[in-house]
Amino acid sequence: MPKIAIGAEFLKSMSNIPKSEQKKVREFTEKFRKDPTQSSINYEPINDVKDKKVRTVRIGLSYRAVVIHPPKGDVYLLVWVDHHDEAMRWAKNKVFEINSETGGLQIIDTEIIEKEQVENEVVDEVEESNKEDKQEYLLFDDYTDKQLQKLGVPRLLLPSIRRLENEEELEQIRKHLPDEAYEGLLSLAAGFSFEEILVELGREPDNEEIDPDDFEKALDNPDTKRRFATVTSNEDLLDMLNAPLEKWRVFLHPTQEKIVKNNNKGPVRVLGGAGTGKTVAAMHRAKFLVEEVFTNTSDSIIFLTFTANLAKVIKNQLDSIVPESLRKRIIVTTVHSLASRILKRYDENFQTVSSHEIREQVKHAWEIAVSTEELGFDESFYREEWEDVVQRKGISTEKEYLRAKRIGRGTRISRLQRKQIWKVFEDYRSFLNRHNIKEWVDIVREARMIVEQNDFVVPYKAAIVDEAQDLHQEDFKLIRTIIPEGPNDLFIVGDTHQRIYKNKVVLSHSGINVLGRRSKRLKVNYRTTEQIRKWAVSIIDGLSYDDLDEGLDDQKGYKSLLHGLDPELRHFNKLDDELRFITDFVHNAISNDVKLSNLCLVARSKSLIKDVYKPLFDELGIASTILDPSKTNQGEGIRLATMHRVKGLEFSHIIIASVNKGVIPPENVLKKAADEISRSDLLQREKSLLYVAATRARDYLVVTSYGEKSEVL
Ligand SMILES: Nc1ncnc2c1ncn2[C@@H]1O[C@H](COP(=O)(O)OP(=O)(O)OP(=O)(O)O)[C@@H](O)[C@H]1O
Repeated sequence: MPKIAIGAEFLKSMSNIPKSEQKKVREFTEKFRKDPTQSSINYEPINDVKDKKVRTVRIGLSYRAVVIHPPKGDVYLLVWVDHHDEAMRWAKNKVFEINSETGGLQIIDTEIIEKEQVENEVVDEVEESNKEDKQEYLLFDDYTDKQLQKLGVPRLLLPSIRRLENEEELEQIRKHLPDEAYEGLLSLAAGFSFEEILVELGREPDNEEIDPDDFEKALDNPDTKRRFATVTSNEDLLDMLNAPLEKWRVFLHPTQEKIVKNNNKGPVRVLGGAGTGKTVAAMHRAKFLVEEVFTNTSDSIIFLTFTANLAKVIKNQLDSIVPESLRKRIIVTTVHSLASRILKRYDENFQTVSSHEIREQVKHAWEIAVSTEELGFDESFYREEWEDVVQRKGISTEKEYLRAKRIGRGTRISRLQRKQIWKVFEDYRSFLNRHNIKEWVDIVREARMIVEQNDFVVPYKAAIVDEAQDLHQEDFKLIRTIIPEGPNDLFIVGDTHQRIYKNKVVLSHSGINVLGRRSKRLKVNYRTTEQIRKWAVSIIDGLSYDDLDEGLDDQKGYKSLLHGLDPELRHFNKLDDELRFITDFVHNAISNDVKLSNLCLVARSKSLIKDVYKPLFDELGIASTILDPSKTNQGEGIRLATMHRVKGLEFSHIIIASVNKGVIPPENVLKKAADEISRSDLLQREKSLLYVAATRARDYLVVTSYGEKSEVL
């Protein structure tokens, strides 16, 4: 059977033609997949094309698909579809070539070469008469052609790259470059060494001999897989055609591909800044595991998140990439609901601190417990001590507490004070026990104990964990217990820059040992423009972030391949002025045909959303909807959400409003911080919160404040 591959550009071009024609393309593609050699498919060469491999085939009366059928190997590539004249125009200057250094199949737009030739003839004449003005040093002078090709530069574009003087010029020809070439050159221009970039791109310094005519082999190359997918079944094909613009479903970055498809001896940790495709990699990993590793029909794996919102998003997205027969073997849930399910088998009636009523009771219990003490610490000190020392370390006796290390706590206490403090904790614990109320940490710990005592057999072969930065040490202990160490056991993704809850973990303390080679990083931002990414990173600049273990993480080498406008930062004297600005911004977006559901206004608190911004849009008669965690379909209108709620989501336009002093961090929370260390931890979390909110924007970011600006800005 001939091999059929579909290009990302084919899918994109298909989505741009009328619906009635798309239907015909679909029918043609199915026929093509069955047998591209059947006599009813007529391949016509085009006169006057750069690449003699290019053919077109008729679809209906006026549309044409562009097909490549190389002389060697039995391969057919669908590369573009369009109205006859447009298809001819598109194909005229394209060359389809295997890069002799990377082995990746590239589509090269030679139009730029011709344009440059004409321009250069003029420039050469001017330069000849003006020799001393010529820039002596060009951007890539230090590298050989072979090195540039090894980074992904197509042979034909070498002269264009050689002429570049600075990064702005690189940016200008960006659209003519294959992604891998742009990525490599951007890193070179940013000062990374050639060798560092090869490691980053996962390329061997010396590759095996590459046959520039072997297109069949080239289809297996990771660079090719960024833009071509081999079709293996009709189901596969229909999946691609049904969501042609969702590239992530089919085309992975080589780093993602490598992480997803690797066979690992033990746990893997994947770090990466916002928008670098961690969740996409995690979902493809789940698919890979059920498809190729745990293939028994009784094998299942569990995909764990911190928030229920994200679990919902992942469930839907997995439905679209995993065939139905395999999909049921991937269970998606939160760590909390997994733990509570285990515990409920033994105790049906416990309550959690999630309802307002219980929260009030717990608050009251703390007040009572603390009121009996006379050490002079306020309530927030006890609560922090409870969360950061007792609950984090799973301490249950006075003896353990007396011995516990209190690393990171700002207030020193004596042994005697510890004894007195423990009495408060005992009172609080006995209140919880009397009412059968459990904190989430307790639920997770007790669930683990049940599993440890072999009272509950967990049926999962492997776990995938997203939002790892927000999970508690106890959560990881439970995960380790339900999935014992073994090949392909755990796949953990997270970004500590996005840690917005207090749960700092060290994986090895939960028995999860990620050795050096099983620690991976994703660095290419697929979501936001470079301008938005840079601004968001500037918010957290200078702060220290861990790597979920005992090392540190940083934002070195991260980049976005998308470019756009700088974020707009606006400060006003009064709320009214801010509201007027937001109104104009939204009206402007509407008049530019931006769909309301692509706009999201984010603020720090629920009350700002409910009492200030929702009424604003109601008054203006513009539909708006407060994002509801319990609903999958949020209806029409501008999205309104808190900073916590937008985690994991994305929108084309984001407005972050009321970034004022006293609002972020909230004044009442800041006041309660027990000491300087808690205050600075809180500030770091609030900065992360702004980082999370800002990196939800794909194209436009607006940040407004009034009165006095927040210190996080
Ligand atoms: N290989 C890919 N091709 C095209 N788009 C991709 C690819 N990988 C990820 N994306 C897109 O990039 C965006 C961010 O991806 P994803 O949500 O997986 O990133 P993340 O690292 O989990 O983000 P965050 O931590 O900020 O929530 C999404 O729109 C996703 O569809």
